[in-house]
Amino acid sequence: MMETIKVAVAGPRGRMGREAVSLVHHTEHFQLVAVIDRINDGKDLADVDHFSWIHAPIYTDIERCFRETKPDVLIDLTTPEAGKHHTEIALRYGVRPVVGTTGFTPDDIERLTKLAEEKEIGAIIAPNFAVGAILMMKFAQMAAKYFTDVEIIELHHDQKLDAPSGTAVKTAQLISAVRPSKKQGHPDEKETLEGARGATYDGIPIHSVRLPGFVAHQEVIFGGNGQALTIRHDSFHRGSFMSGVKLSVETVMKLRTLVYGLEHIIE
Ligand SMILES: NC(=O)C1=CN([C@@H]2O[C@H](COP(=O)(O)OP(=O)(O)OC[C@H]3O[C@@H](n4cnc5c(N)ncnc54)[C@H](OP(=O)(O)O)[C@@H]3O)[C@@H](O)[C@H]2O)C=CC1
Ligand SMILES: O=C(O)C1=N[C@H](C(=O)O)C[C@H](O)C1
Repeated sequence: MMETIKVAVAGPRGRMGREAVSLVHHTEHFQLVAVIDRINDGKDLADVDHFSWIHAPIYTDIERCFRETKPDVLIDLTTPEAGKHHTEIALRYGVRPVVGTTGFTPDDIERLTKLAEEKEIGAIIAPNFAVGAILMMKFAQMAAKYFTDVEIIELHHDQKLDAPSGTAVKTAQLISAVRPSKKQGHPDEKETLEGARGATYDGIPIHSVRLPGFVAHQEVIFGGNGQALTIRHDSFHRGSFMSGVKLSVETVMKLRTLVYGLEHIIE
């Protein structure tokens, strides 16, 4: 029999948080011990819309939550600011963070990695939990050894706060790890409308589309001599992320360092 893992979820009313609460509730060896929200302090989750059948205390003070409910794992699905704060507090309290929240900078990742190392505690920061997205990133890294010219187009719902997406940044990081740094396009190209060529990460253009009706999608387009290769992934609903969340909660219990990206876990 698997040992029970006590889980707290931050951001339970959000699009992802709702799915994560349901996942924890329905997983036999997970126990939802608390949720961390901006509102409803002291209430039971069952009193909040969408959750009439799931009981857990709601806390707005994360430190009080950790002291009183002692979770093994924190799943964070909030905002970049709240996510960074929650991750740091979790590490300080010996609670293993599983962070889906995006918008962390390389400096944030470095600082949190050091803190996890100092505390000898596992942590996972995963810009994308969908197995198909992890494969897309791995395939893109493979392709970058043969095609040095690449652009990334990420497409998301129009309520997304951060741009570019965490997945697009991670994809660019994986590509830039295997190809020489390069400025793409014509050396004299000029934007006649600012932003026309997108943002760039180590010379890789990233274009962010935000439209109602979309969930989470990305194309990595490589161009070569007389050919193109397009690698595309689509998340049509947020259930696509949940097997990665479950795997992360199980895996983080065995780690003693911070892992940034599920490509290190789904090998
Ligand atoms: N890694 C992955 O696979 C995925 C990652 N994401 C990322 O997850 C994050 C959440 O996305 P999504 O669910 O769509 O966003 P939502 O805006 O739907 O949800 C965010 C929730 O966090 C709450 N919140 C804000 N601040 C705090 C705080 N200090 N304490 C507790 N809760 C807080 C918000 O409450 P309120 O509305 O009242 O402000 C809201 O309910 C984003 O960073 C997104 O990029 C999304 C999908 C997949
Ligand atoms: O905000 C979202 O929705 C998503 N955010 C993550 C990101 O920024 O990459 C993961 C996924 O793309 C959905």
